Amino acid sequence: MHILVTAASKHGSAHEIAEAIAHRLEDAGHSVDVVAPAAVESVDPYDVVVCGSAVYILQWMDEAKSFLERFAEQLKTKRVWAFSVGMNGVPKHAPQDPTRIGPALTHVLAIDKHTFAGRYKPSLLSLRERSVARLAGVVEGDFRDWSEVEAWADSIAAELSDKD
Ligand SMILES: Cc1cc2nc3c(=O)[nH]c(=O)nc-3n(C[C@H](O)[C@H](O)[C@H](O)COP(=O)(O)O)c2cc1C
Repeated sequence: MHILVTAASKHGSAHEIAEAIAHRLEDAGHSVDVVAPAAVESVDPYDVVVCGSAVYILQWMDEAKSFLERFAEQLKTKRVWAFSVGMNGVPKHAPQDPTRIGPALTHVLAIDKHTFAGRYKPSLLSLRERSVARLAGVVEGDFRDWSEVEAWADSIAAELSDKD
């Protein structure tokens, strides 16, 4: 199958998760393109779309929301999986729940929507971002669980092989 993996990422952690998903799907025999949401010109070439975003202030990033809006009609005819990357479930953090990402995903009939813990590294951020993150109580660290990412990608591959 030809699969598009596209994720909005400001500081790279969601992008690296997108790449890990893509590698796993390639290992399962699929042809996969990783393209930033703003750079996607058409979803027509793809059978499957895996779209995601880092969560900032309870929202998917604008680039990802705009992707869903631009291709709303075409995505109805595709098999879609969606993922968010945020601080939900990170130890000691009582975060905003990144599954509550506003209306962005409510129009997409994703086969599964998954939330991964992300990374917060203050040295990568502007002073303003660090202030917002401090107010939100975001905990420093890299909480990405690569085995969870691979398992989710494997669940996509399994679903695709069932339907072949
Ligand atoms: C200013 C700021 C606001 C954030 N807001 C949220 C939030 O509302 N919910 C959440 O779960 N995580 C939040 N996070 C955590 C990010 O989603 C997390 O750091 C993510 O891994 C960033 O992805 P990126 O490296 O791809 O940009 C926030 C982080 C920052 C710096």
